Amino acid sequence: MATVSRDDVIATLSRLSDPETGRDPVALGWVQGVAVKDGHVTAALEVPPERGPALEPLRKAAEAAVHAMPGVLTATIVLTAQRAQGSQPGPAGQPRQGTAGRAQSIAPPGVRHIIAVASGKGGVGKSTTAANLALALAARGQRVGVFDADIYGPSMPRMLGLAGQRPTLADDRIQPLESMGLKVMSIGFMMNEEDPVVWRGPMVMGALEQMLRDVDWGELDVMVVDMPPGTGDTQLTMSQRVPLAGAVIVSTPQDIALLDARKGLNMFRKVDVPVLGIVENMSYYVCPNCGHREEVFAHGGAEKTAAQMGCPFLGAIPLDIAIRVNADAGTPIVVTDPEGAHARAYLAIADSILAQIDSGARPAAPKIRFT
Ligand SMILES: Nc1ncnc2c1ncn2[C@@H]1O[C@H](COP(=O)(O)OP(=O)(O)OP(=O)(O)O)[C@@H](O)[C@H]1O
Repeated sequence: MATVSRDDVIATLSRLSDPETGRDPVALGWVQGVAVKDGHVTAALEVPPERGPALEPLRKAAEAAVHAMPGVLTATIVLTAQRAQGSQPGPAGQPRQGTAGRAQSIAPPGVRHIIAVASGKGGVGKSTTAANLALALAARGQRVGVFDADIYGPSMPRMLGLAGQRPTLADDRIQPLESMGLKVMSIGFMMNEEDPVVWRGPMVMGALEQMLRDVDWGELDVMVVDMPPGTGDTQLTMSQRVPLAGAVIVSTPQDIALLDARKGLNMFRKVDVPVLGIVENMSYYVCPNCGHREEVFAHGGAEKTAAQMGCPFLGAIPLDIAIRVNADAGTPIVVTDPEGAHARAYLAIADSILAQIDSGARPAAPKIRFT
């Protein structure tokens, strides 16, 4: 099979032209972050913000041209807007503002509350918590969407039983996949789970924007966002460009994980995103044979941290093989054992979150006047 290089991709892109100026996107300095890995090509077109929507045909043409190159298996090209320097966070619940004017929200219009599920470090069970929490919210009668923003390690396709599926287009809009009553979108639907992808800042913003704005999410009460671990470009984009109702921080009880959780929590506070609380995952272990409870990692650290940081403690989820097996098999425990103790723990977390977001500010109801 032919191998493709970065230079080949740039040469292909240079044969396209901007419909307004007739100049090619490479000469215009728009082509950024070209990455080629085992035949998978990703790149960003960093275009002037006011021309963004009008340049969608150019993005599509670029993607088609790269995809047609010998040796290219997949091509993902995203449009990103050049940002003004010195963007400042705005007040909670509002899209943050930039010096060049109001930063445009990239939130889907029909979604009432968007909640980020985040963790300071990887592997603490953030995605497992996000999947079970989404299902618990749905069990409470909410219309729920799951947006997998973990572009570095998307696990929602697997955890929600949708691995290997691809979204379809209807009326030129991407349709989210559906599983267990949830609407689901993930970058994982566009690539193989094992494929490493190198994301540069502008590409992250473009990909998030497309998955939020170009997807037909419809009307939702709550969107649960599975964030990548840590405090990077995704967290920044999501907190500055999406009016988040709040963030849920997942941590294991060990000191080192809690230290990272504090960092994550402080990041959200700095950008005025309310922290809805901390979940302690893998909190303790109950022997399935004798029922003996073992505090494997000095359980209780997250509750203490929550108290110190002045935010709610949402609950403790034990380390249990049934949680792992069901999450990894695409049938989270809230669905497989809805009456069990684990499902009840996730439902209690969902209730606490609903109580917080429902008491939050809502758009004022229209005044009815009788004349
Ligand atoms: N409470 C639990 N009991 C047992 N296993 C769990 C529990 N929570 C998560 N796991 C398992 O731990 C592994 C990591 O979980 P998960 O993928 O949710 O973590 P993550 O924090 O989202 O990781 P990443 O940062 O890689 O996205 C998975 O195999 C999952 O099934």
